[in-house]
Amino acid sequence: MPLPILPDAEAQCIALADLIRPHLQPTTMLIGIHSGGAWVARRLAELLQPATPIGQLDISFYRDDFSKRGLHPQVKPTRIPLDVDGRSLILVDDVLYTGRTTRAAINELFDYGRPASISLAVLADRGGRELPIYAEFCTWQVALGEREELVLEPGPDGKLQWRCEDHA
Ligand SMILES: O=c1cc[nH]c(=O)[nH]1
Repeated sequence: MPLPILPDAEAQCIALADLIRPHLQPTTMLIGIHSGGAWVARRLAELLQPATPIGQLDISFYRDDFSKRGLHPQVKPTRIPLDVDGRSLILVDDVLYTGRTTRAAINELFDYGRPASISLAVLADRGGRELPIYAEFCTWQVALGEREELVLEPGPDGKLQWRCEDHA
């Protein structure tokens, strides 16, 4: 499969903020999934100026393949700055693929309390779902082969950018 033309990730963050803005309530908390989702959540917070601080999740311990993969050397602390009970949450990730990362994030969030709702915002939906998970806010739908991986990272200028790796 030919590699996709990669969009401007910073422009996508602006488009994602525009999609989220009408749905943002004063108590809504954005929570980024480490690491790409946490970067995107920070950009969204700059753009949306939400009334609440943003959170960050490291879902390493909650993955269903944790026993196979072991602990990633760069586990980051989970920070949920406000009570999640009864609150609307927007989970933020860079790429939605099988849905297993999202499931792990939801499981982790429910260990903190019972949110009123959780929706999902992603820059890219690459298809390939293995679970009934859907991104309400999404800026890019792209079909990729199993061996391809989308990688979001900050460039030398600190701006977010995409790379696509072919693990053939
Ligand atoms: O391509 C992919 C799939 C899952 N997660 C990523 O960051 N990239």
